[in-house]
Amino acid sequence: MTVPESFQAFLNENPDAAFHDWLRESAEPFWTKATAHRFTEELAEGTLDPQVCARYLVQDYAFVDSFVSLLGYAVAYAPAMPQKRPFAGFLAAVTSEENDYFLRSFQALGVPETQWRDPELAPVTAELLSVLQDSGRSGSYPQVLATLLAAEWSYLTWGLACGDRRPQAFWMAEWIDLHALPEFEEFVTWLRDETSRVGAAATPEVQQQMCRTFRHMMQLEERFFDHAYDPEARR
Ligand SMILES: Cc1ncc(CO)c(N)n1
Repeated sequence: MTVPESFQAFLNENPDAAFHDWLRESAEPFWTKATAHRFTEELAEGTLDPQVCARYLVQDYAFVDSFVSLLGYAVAYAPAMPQKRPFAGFLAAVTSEENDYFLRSFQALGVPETQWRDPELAPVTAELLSVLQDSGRSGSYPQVLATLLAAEWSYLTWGLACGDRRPQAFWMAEWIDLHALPEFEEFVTWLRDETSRVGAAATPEVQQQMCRTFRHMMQLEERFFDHAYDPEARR
């Protein structure tokens, strides 16, 4: 089954669909591979190798740094206060609770400060950072939405798939919590609606660009999890 290349054609086939349905379906097989990855399954089961987790968190701390800047751009580009507010609220959570989680985890996992402060970036991390930076600097609210939605909706999806499984170790349990808490779900649901509102009203060219970015992000999300297991892999 192929997904129509334009949102209009997708709507003709699926009259009740939202814009975000088109984004997600167009991002297969990467969407499914990134939201049902071995990494998140081992996280839920508590069988994740601490070294794999440490490698992942070091790269992800670099991701989160650029991600926070992208949220700053979202605050700037959002048309008015009703949109700026949810972005600002989420920005506050990432720079406080989530940042604390990273620092405590680095300590518990024995990651030296030099490593998390100035990490050697994996190729996939470097690519992710450049997508985030390009989106931020694009001046385009739709483009920022597509990038943020790929990152957050995919994380919510695996977070919810963990159900009530929470391993003993806090560096696993709290990483699940951060992506499954009701506040996070509420933010992502809002972000999805906002992206669909803006996307549905955009020109076909902007819709295509959003779709390409969302798919590229999902491709990188899968590779990002892969990297934690096989740091030498180049693709
Ligand atoms: C790579 C990646 N994507 C998405 C998220 C969720 O913010 C994250 N922490 N890391």
